[in-house]
Amino acid sequence: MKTIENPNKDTWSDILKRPTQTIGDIEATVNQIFNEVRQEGDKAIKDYTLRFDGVSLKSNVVTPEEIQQAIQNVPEKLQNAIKKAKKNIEVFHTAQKTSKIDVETTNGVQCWQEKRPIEKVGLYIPGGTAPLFSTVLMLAVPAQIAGCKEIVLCSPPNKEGQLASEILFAAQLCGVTKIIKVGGIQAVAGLTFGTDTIPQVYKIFGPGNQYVTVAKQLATKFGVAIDMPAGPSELLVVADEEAKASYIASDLLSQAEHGADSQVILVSTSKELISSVSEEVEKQIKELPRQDIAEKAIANSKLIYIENNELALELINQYGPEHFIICTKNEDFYVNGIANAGSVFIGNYTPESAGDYASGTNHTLPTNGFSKAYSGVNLDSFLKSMTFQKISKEGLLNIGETIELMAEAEGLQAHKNAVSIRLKDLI
Ligand SMILES: NC(=O)c1ccc[n+]([C@@H]2O[C@H](COP(=O)([O-])OP(=O)(O)OC[C@H]3O[C@@H](n4cnc5c(N)ncnc54)[C@H](O)[C@@H]3O)[C@@H](O)[C@H]2O)c1
Ligand SMILES: N[C@H](CO)Cc1c[nH]c[nH+]1
Ligand SMILES: [Zn+2]
Repeated sequence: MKTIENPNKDTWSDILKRPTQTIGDIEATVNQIFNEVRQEGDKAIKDYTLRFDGVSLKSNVVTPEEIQQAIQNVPEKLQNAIKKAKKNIEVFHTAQKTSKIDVETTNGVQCWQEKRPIEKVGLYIPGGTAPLFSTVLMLAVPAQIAGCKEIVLCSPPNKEGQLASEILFAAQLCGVTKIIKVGGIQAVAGLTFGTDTIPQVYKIFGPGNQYVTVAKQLATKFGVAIDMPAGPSELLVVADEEAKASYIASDLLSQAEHGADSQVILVSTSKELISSVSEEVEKQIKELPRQDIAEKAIANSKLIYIENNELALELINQYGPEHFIICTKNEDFYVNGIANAGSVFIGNYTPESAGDYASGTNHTLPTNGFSKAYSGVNLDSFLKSMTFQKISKEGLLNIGETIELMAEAEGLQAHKNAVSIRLKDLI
């Protein structure tokens, strides 16, 4: 891994660049696929599934028989692990429910806010290099708690034209209403425009590679909402001499194995730790089945020595990692100071993969610096806040003149009239 020592601030943005392509690089492909899916519907979906996933499907809708078979295929031990993870995710996301806010802003003027589920949601489950069935739990569990009516799941088929049994098992466990075998840009297009087999939805959720992420961002032009840009995985670890090099290396590799365009970074105030982590990465990577992928990601990754914690924190906040691990003596300094991160993991016994699977937090998180402005998926992502108001006669007498004066000043006579016509009856 590349080591950088005390980089000058002018060089930070260069050092912290992500290895992914930009919207500009992928936009033309997205536009073409969107146009074709919009015009030709399922025919275009079928053609692109053949082109990108190498399989020609008679039907892309998962049948009840396929789901039953999938349940048989998943070993009991794994079924129980999935159920245990689901329970923790449920507990954490149920706790995110908020109560109705109800206030009288002026005598006779009652205002309240309540949340309502988004009725139709689309969940994207990555499946290009590994079928991420854990993502089904991360998206379908909060969708179900929120009360979404139509929960459509899309994921790319394998070469046999199937979805992994674990994806189907998790989907039926969490109340998904329709499952479609389609991935990549074409899946996002299907959910945005709707086809004969893919329902059009109001909001698209889920992580994916850079093609999926850019497609989601561009889909918003057509009126569909998205959770956030959740692209290639990232991890930044801050650690000092107290940290254990083998643990840190294992965490870095856990995110490096996601994809060649993943990025992992170690920031440390200890040169000794940096060199031990580097050695450990070399050692551990050789044992990984996905060594090839991890090696490519490691080539994009950095070990950064910074001599003081204040500067290190500034650099971390400039980067805004998706995942942030803190393994330092003074963990409170980083816990309190972190302004931009998707999810934070604290201490030697909190591997990032705990959040990926089973601690209860959500693993669908903003990448590419979007943690500066976006939250990761949570219960509220599946809800809309609606406001209500009820004004009594007394209330209108109390605020009527205020409205009239403001409407008149904005030059909107009809707005004023809607109050005046009522006030006349009351005075
Ligand atoms: N940020 C998060 O919350 C989060 C969570 C989990 C996974 N991830 C990321 O999700 C990604 C999963 O990627 P994946 O590739 O394994 O699965 P994927 O399902 O995201 O993408 C596979 C699809 O990409 C499309 N595709 C591939 N090459 C293409 C090309 N050249 N042009 C157009 N389309 C193309 C194909 O349609 C294919 O079906 C990884 O990058 C991982 O890091 C992120
Ligand atoms: N680390 C990924 C989020 O960036 C989520 C995931 C799913 N499975 C394993 N990991
Ligand atoms: Zn992961």
